[in-house]
Amino acid sequence: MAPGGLDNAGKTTIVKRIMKEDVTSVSPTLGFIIKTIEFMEYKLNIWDVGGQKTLRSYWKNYFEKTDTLVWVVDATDKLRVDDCREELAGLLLEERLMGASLLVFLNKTDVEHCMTEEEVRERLGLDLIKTHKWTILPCSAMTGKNLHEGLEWVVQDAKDRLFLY
Ligand SMILES: Nc1nc2c(ncn2[C@@H]2O[C@H](COP(=O)(O)OP(=O)(O)OP(=O)(O)O)[C@@H](O)[C@H]2O)c(=O)[nH]1
Ligand SMILES: [Mg+2]
Repeated sequence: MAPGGLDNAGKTTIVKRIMKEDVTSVSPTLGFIIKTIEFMEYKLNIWDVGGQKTLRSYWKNYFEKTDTLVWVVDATDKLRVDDCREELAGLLLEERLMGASLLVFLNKTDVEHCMTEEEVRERLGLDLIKTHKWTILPCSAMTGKNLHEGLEWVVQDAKDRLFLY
């Protein structure tokens, strides 16, 4: 799994919450970090990459063995949704992500007045994506909401793949 998403979206916090680590002290990721977790008899390798603009060109180096792209969207960042849409669209053109599935985590939904799932789905143009299997889940790295469900989707998707090939 490789998480992508703009800087400050909450990628590292999500990974830390999944790993049951302390989430009160995160700082911007400057390179990348790999973590492995065991989940439902599966070993998931999670790459956490920095989302700052200068780092985005390196993302494609991490897709060699990516089954699922986890795209983290900041539900409170209304001003950068278009930027977010463009980055995601660019990634989906990457040859190495052709067979990958896409999980969009709409993060920070614990914050009041944040964007709704429908709004983001529409503004990111998710319904137009025909090249990748995708889903969107509103979540919160602060409360842990839906993180487990997201991993379940990833594992189920991996199982479906094994069945197909
Ligand atoms: N309210 C709220 N804040 C969050 C949530 N997830 C992350 N944050 C905060 O958002 C800020 C950025 O989180 P990071 O996890 O560092 O974001 P990132 O996507 O890893 O950022 P880069 O490493 O720069 O790409 C931190 O101050 C987090 O505490 C969430 O679900 N709810
Ligand atoms: Mg980070």
